[in-house]
Amino acid sequence: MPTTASHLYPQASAVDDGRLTIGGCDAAELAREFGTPLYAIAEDDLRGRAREFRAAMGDGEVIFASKAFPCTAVLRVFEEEGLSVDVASGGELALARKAGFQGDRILLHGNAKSARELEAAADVGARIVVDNFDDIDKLDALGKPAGVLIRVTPGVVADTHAAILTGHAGSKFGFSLAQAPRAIERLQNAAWADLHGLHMHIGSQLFDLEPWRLAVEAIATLGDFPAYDLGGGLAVAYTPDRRPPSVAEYVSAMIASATELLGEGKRLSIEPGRSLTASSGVTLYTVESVKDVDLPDGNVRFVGVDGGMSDNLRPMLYDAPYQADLVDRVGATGTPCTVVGKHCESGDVLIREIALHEPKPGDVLVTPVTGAYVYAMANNYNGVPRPPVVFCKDGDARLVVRRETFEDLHGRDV
Ligand SMILES: Cc1ncc(COP(=O)(O)O)c(C=O)c1O
Ligand SMILES: N[C@@H](CCCC[NH3+])C(=O)O
Repeated sequence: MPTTASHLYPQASAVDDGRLTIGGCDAAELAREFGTPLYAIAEDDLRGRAREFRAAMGDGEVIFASKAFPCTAVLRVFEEEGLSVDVASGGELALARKAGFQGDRILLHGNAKSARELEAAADVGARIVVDNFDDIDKLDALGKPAGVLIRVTPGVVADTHAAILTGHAGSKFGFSLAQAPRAIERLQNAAWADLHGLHMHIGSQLFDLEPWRLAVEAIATLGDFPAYDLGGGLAVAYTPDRRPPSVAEYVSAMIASATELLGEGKRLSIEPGRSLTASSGVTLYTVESVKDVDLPDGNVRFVGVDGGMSDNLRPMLYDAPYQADLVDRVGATGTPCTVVGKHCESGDVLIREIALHEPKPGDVLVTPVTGAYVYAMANNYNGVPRPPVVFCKDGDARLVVRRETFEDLHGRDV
């Protein structure tokens, strides 16, 4: 009898006699058909998550932070589901446009926007999140009408990795509480600007709801505005022991803080990235080598796969934990292994310790919860082409991003 896979896998997945399927597609077959490494995405999970956020937000706006998965096909799904989109560069703006987003359903972010990026956003009628006085100078010079929000650094410290903390005093993002009044005054007096309100984003992969409340309290001191964008940041579980707030718990806490501290009837937005896409994606690898190393304190079994820090930088950047299974032996008892990548760095370790059942070369290994900031940060270290993205739905697998080729690598030489 098919069973539901561990809750780390997409909802649209199952395990039948130890074999994993994603969106009705057999994982081993996907690896055979498309090669590995491969990003496999359960399309129904993307849509389900978007609907869950929209239902929880009611009249409020759900803006997808496209940096989490900057891929036209993913953006198109969210466009169809009625979300807005946040872009942090001219490139992300181009992806969002290609996916069908128009006008003020697009928000431009960035702490170092170029005049060209600002103009491109104004030309398509996107809202602009103003981060610093240089943004204002550039927009003054441009003189094109634009809806704007002001990003404020509320000065709260949330509990997450230092590299993805953004709302503390000393963050490179936004205006401090002391600078914000001057920015507000300048934008209220700029003929081209339609000031909607304030924006904050205190960090990413956050489990605790309290810092958001403190941040809303801080920005409430800056005056009364029609619109507030409270940013993203909801955590996801990368390992079975973690329990982040549900979408409903998170959204109701945000709405409650906003209603109490900012007043009734505000236009509220949130900007989830990770929590919209992470759990819809898995990465498939082929095991290329299995090596036992005897050390004074015990044996280490290295399982070397055909990818690593080029397709998932998160373990190296943030010590991010991941789980893994062999796709045809899910749930089988195993012995401790260290899953390493193929790159020329000792730190290229995907998983420090995970039990795998008799891994051998040719096995297909899967890491769940790789739908956010994984494809997004893929790179060509060691001349490794970036993997393809395949959407899986009702047993059909659809290639939405092709694998890079060696020719693509040559293409960078002029
Ligand atoms: C301005 C802004 N909004 C939204 C997000 C999305 O955050 P998350 O993926 O944690 O939901 C980010 C990234 O942290 C961000 O910088
Ligand atoms: N890249 C980070 C998240 C960055 C958040 C962007 N502001 C991660 O993988 O966790």
